[in-house]
Amino acid sequence: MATPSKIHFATGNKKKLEEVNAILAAGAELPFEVVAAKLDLPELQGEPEEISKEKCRMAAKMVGGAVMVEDTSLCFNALHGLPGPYIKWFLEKLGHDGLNRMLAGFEDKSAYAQCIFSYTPGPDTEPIVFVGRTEGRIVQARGPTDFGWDPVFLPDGFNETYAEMDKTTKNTISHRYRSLDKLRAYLMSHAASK
Ligand SMILES: O=c1[nH]c(=O)c2ncn([C@@H]3O[C@H](COP(=O)(O)OP(=O)(O)OP(=O)(O)O)[C@@H](O)[C@H]3O)c2[nH]1
Ligand SMILES: [Mg+2]
Repeated sequence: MATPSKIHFATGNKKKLEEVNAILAAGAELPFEVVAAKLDLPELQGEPEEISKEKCRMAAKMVGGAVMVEDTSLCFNALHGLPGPYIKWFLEKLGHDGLNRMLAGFEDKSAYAQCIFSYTPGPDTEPIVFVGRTEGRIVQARGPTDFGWDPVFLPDGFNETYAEMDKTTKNTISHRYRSLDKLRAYLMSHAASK
């Protein structure tokens, strides 16, 4: 289906919205407008791609139009991908230090940040999923603490954690950038072939 002129980004997270706007603003001009929809959606459980699709279906029903949603996981390799989509609660209950301590018994501190965007042009269409991943490792917290687990994630190839690096750098290598870039390409190509 052709890309509509207005897409709702359903999220309750202000920092995500800021980054999404910055990433989209840094690219070519868009043939569609992204508007924020602050919906109170349940935190579903299951496999990340299924969680994301279901969240997208629910949001599309609520707004009655085109929707994109985003879910972020932080996956520790030593723990076979956990906390994954449950990172929100692990962070809330354990803090940055607790996340480090979860890996105390393991030599392998590697982790990846994963972002999944799901998009649907409307409530009657099956959502499409776009996955982006950034590999790194878990370190003692460094840098500003205004966004989630940014201070404990050191992306591969960098000496600064997500929190320490400037926003422009994070927004060109992040899990969020990588999945949003795929969604943007999809939307642009469908807008062109209208
Ligand atoms: O340091 C961070 N750098 C990031 O780039 C990032 N992206 C998400 N998060 C946090 O990870 C959990 C994901 O849960 P989540 O995807 O369900 O988000 P959310 O519930 O806050 O928003 P939403 O579901 O309404 O969109 C939440 O605790 C988010 O604050 C991040 N932390
Ligand atoms: Mg959420």
